Order: sequence, then structure tokens, then C-alpha cells
Amino acid sequence: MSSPIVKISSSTNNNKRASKMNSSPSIPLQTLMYSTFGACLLIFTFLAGHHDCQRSDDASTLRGNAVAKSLINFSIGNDNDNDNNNAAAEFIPRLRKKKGAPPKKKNNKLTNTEKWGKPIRRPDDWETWSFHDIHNGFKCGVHAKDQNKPLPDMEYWNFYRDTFKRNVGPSAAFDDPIPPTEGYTLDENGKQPYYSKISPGKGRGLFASRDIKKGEVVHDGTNSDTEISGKDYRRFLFSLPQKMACDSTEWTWTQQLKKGGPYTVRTAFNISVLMNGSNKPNTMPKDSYSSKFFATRDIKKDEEILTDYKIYPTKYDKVGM
Ligand SMILES: C[S@@+](CC[C@H](N)C(=O)[O-])C[C@H]1O[C@@H](n2cnc3c(N)ncnc32)[C@H](O)[C@@H]1O
Repeated sequence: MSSPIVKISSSTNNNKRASKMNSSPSIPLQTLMYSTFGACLLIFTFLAGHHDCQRSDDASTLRGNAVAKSLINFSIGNDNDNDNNNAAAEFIPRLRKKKGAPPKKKNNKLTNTEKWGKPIRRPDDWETWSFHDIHNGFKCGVHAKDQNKPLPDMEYWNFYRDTFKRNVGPSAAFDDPIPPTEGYTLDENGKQPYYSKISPGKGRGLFASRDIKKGEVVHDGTNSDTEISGKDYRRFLFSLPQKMACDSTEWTWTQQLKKGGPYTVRTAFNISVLMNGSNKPNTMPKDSYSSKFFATRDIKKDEEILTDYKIYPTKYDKVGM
């Protein structure tokens, strides 16, 4: 039998039993009620406060990820200012539920941030950045030398194309039934005669999928390439995660589409952009205004497709970049 004196016991049943039996408690019932109420109030206040703390921690993590820890020291942007924040926000890893808890990974898959770099926060003066400023500011020289860049997969192309659609507009080239990982529709026979693979010492490259005869069309970007203004291209770069933006700077060129015509930024959203350069090319367009490339000699199956980049003069200043 329990003692008639109420003990603050860990057992709830004991407490209940003791309260019922208690005729002259050493702690008055009123005091007990006040203490219980007070304790509840404290717990409630703590929980509410903790929730608020968690939210402000999250906010500073966001700011920290986007700015302080950014690979490039951009100034802090207004939280409401630019629409690239929407794109960038998708690359911020899910905020941790508990402080100090390791980020959760599904099936050990890399997060988008781990794959493509941290989101870029546009500085206030981003519209004045030249192509050169962007290339240097984003540390694209370092990225270009990285020999471990994987071949872009569908997830990559989908994000890359969607970011373009959101920030610049749809491109006719996106309608091609051939997936960008494989190329594009060259003609009635289907896709172009090359595939992508790592090219030792050059990063990713293109290789002949069959023997190609001298004079044959190897690549035709007339329909599969996209034309962009300098202003739109800058906006696109500032909407991408760092490594994707750097990839893009390597996959883009300037071109006049006719003699005396304006310069325009040209790029593509499929593997054709992975064509490496050489001063002994085997694939060239007939002139700098054309996007149709012919084999300059017989090319054996699995031989690398190489062009001479000098064919298209680099003139980003002529497109306002
Ligand atoms: C149009 S991209 C070609 C695709 C590129 N290799 C990639 O992995 O994204 C041009 C870049 O490829 C690399 N590249 C092209 N030709 C090269 C060569 N002959 N030797 C070394 N790197 C080359 C340079 O980094 C260059 O800026």
C-alpha cells in the first residue's frame, strides 16, 4: 500500500493513486496544479520559440549557402529581387530538420548541388558583366580543366533546357524527337553519325558512330542550334548553377549568319556541343556563316570528330557582352 504522502513519482499511475488517497498532502493540491500549469506553459513556450529559431536558422542557412559560402563572392541580393532565385533555390539541399544532423541522401545519389555546383546569386550589377567577367567570376577556367566531368545525362539536359525555357523562352530545337544525350535529327536517316564519350585530355568529346566518307555531312546545326541575344544569354548564365554555367560558356560561340550580318550568340542543347577542337580538324563547315559541317577526310568508326574553333570568330563584345 502506498504512503498517504504524495511523492513526485515517475509513475503516473502511482501519482493518480496517491492523489486519490491523499488526505493531507505535504504539497497542497493547488500548488501542484499551478506547478503543472507552469510546466506546461514553459514547455509550450520552449517549443514555439524553438520552432521560430529553427526558421531563422533555415533563413540564414539559405543566405549562407547562396552568398557567404558561394564559390564566387557575389554581393547579397535582395530576397525578392531576381527570378533566378527560383531556379537557384532548387539547388539548395533540403534544409536539415535538426541542427547538426547529416543531410539525408536518397540511395546515396549525389544532390544537384554536389553534381553541378552551388547556386549563383546575381550581384546587383549582373547586367553589366561581360562574357569575360562571367567566365572569370564563375571560375570557369578551373572547371574547364576538370577531366572528371561526366557526360551530361537526361536529368542534366532537362534541367538545362528548362532553365533556358524559364529565363529566355522555348527553343524550336527542344522539339526534336531524338533525346539530347544521343543528339538530334540530322536527316531522313535519323540522327547524326556520332556519339559522345570521354576523350582523354579533352574532357567529353564526339566520336564517329560509323565510317564516314570525305565530304559527307557530319553535323548540321542549322536547325538544332539555338540563336540567343547577348542579353538573354547573360540572363541564362546567371540562372544556372555554377558548373552548368561554366559548361555553357564552353558550349557557346558567336557567329554571323550572313556576310555583314549582326553577330549572335549560338549554342545547342544536345551533345553536338561536345565537339572538341584541333588544328588538324577532320570536320569543318564550308565557311564561317554556315552551321553545316562536312568530313574533310575519311573518318574511321570510333575516331574522334574534331573541328577548328577558329572558324567562328569570338566576338562577345559585338553581342553586348
Ligand atoms: C566545345 S567544348 C568541347 C566539349 C568539352 N570537352 C566538354 O567536356 O564540355 C570546348 C572545350 O573543350 C576542351 N577542349 C576542346 N578541344 C580540346 C583539345 N584539343 N585539348 C584539350 N581540351 C580541349 C576545352 O576545355 C574547350 O574549352
